[in-house]
Amino acid sequence: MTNETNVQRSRRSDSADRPLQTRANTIVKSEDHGTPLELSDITIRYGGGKGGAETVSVVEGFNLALHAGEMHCVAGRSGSGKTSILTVGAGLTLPTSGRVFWEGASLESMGDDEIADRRRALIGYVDQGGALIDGMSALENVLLPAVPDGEVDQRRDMAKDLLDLVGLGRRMRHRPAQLSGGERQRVAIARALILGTRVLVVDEPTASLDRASANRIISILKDTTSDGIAVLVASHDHELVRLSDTLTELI
Ligand SMILES: Nc1ncnc2c1ncn2[C@@H]1O[C@H](COP(=O)(O)OP(=O)(O)OP(=O)(O)O)[C@@H](O)[C@H]1O
Repeated sequence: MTNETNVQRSRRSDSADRPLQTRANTIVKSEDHGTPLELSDITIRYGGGKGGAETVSVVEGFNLALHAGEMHCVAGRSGSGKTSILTVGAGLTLPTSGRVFWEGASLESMGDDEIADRRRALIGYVDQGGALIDGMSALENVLLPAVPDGEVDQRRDMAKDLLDLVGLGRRMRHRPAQLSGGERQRVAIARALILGTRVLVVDEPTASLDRASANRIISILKDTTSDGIAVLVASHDHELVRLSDTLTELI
C-alpha cells in the first residue's frame, strides 16, 4: 500500500480519439490472487436497442488493476459512470466491450451460474444506500448472504465479530429503522464481508452522512484493506478521495 494517490483520468467520451492516461497497470491473465479484480479496456454504452433509445456512451477504454489490500476510488460527477463501472466489476452487468478478470480468470469464459458462484466467494457489493431488510435485526441482515448455503449457524460468530468491527456490537438486535443512516451503512458493509469477501465494492458509502459518520465509514474501509481485502469505492467525498490508495476521476 502507498500513501501516494495515483490518478488515472478516464474520459467519458463519444469519440475514440481521446487518449487515456493510465497508471502502470499490467493486465495479468494468469491466476493472480494479489490482483483479485482487473478491468481491461472497458466500454459501457446504454440504449440503441429495439426501443429506439439513443445510445449513450458512458465509459470508454477504462482500465483498472485492483490489488489486494488497496482501496481504489472512482470519483466523478453525478452521471459520469461510477456505478456503471462498479456493477461491471462486480459482474452484475456486462460491459459493451472489454474484459473483466476475477483472480486472473476472465468472466467471458464463464456461464451465469459460475459467475454467480464466484461472485459469492469473491465479491461483497454494497449498493448506494446499502439497503437492508426492514423486518430483520442488524445481525439477521448481516447473516442474510449465508442463508442460501445453509451456513447461518456457522457464520453467526463471524457476523457478531463483523458488527463489533464496525462499531455496532451493542446494536445487533436493532432493526434498520432503529439505526442511523451511518449505522445502517455499517451494517451493509458487515453484510458484504460475511462470506469471506476478498473484494469489497461500495457505491457512495458516505453520501448523505454527516462528516463524523462519513469519517467512521472511511476508517472502516481503510481497516478492511489492512486485512488484505481490496476495496473499490465510488465516491466524490473529498476525504475518501484523499485517503484512497489509487484514484480514477471520470470526466
Ligand atoms: N440501465 C441504464 N440504461 C440507460 N442508461 C443508463 C442505465 N444505467 C445508467 N445509465 C446512464 O448512464 C450514466 C451513468 O450512470 P451511473 O449511474 O453509472 O453514474 P454515476 O456516476 O454513478 O451517477 P451518480 O453519482 O448520480 O450515482 C447516466 O447518464 C445514466 O442515466
